[in-house]
Amino acid sequence: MSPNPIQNQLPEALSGQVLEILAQQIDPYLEQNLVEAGIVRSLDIDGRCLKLGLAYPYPCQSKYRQRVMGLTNALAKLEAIEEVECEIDLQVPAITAAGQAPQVKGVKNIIAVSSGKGGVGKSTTAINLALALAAEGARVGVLDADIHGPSVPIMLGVKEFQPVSTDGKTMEPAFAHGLAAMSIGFMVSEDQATVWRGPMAAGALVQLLNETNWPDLDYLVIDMPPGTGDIQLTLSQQVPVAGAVVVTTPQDIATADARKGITMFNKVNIPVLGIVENMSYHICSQCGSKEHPFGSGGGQATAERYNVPLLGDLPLNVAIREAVDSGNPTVVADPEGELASQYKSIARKTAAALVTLSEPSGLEIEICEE
Ligand SMILES: Nc1ncnc2c1ncn2[C@@H]1O[C@H](COP(=O)(O)OP(=O)(O)OP(=O)(O)O)[C@@H](O)[C@H]1O
Repeated sequence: MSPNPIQNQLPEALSGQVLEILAQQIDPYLEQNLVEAGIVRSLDIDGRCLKLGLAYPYPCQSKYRQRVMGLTNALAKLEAIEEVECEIDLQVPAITAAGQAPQVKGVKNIIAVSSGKGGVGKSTTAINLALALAAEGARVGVLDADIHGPSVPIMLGVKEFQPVSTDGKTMEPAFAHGLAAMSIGFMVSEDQATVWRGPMAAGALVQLLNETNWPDLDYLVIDMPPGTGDIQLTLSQQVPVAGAVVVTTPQDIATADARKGITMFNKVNIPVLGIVENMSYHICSQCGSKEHPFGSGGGQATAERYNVPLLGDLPLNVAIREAVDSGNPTVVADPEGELASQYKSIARKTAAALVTLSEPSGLEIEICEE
């Protein structure tokens, strides 16, 4: 990604000093300095007040304060500067998906959340990831494509929602907790949907995606059906997915399934942004110690083996279940809590991983079929 030009109104000598300091500030998620990452957009001075314009390519609102303080401390070392006035914007780039599937109107980036098997907490993670991206400042939608158990209507508290069409062509999504949401569960009963075979189910889901009147979105999170069968493969080919997040639990059997998930995405050239290990540990309510009832290290080992990041590990915690099952997921139920902070960290890592995907690696990879 070539950095955006900086609107620089500083006198030359001061400009050199300021840019040198900014070039020493490393963004922890992009692992680049603020100048080369294109985050610094404008520089000006009014008396001894430096006016700094930043634009982040991934949502990280909860970190703004800390970052501005760090920058102010670093820049205040310069004699010419007494204070720093910082304006921060979020400008999420649209990452071009690898396949042939046409882009979805209004949607910049599609993130697929998948799991090799059911019951690992994929939907819970997808919803909280979407809410965490929104809490960090992004415009976010959710498509519930989990044909075997659409849970988004319950998880967002919009079980009774019935989509209507105002133009006779597209359907209006539901809006809940700041997210735009569409679910296969709004359209058909569970019994109807579960008998659909692969291509038919995938076709219905693609139609649902394209015939929803999404508002302008930075991210659309798709809660994929669990597993790596026909539906998942067809969906991955027919939807312009920019990147995938694979959810697993620590048990061997779940991580083996997660590996199948990664292999499937590799096959259809969808980059895996990382792994989330759910129900990774349990904090003992008596003594506060961290216990690993399902073993430990499975997500990490899978991440290392496939050279993808471990985006985070979440505890087995009754508060997560109660919140999501009551239509008020953790990130909105307790926005300042430790669990919400973990989901936000996963959201920042996921979104930043998408940004780094768009940068040329400098490596040319040739794939030979032998
Ligand atoms: N970290 C967690 N701690 C406690 N309960 C959790 C956690 N994650 C998910 N759950 C609970 O586990 C159950 C299954 O979660 P969820 O529906 O998200 O799984 P899933 O992988 O999407 O399943 P499926 O794909 O079969 O629909 C839900 O009741 C949910 O509230």
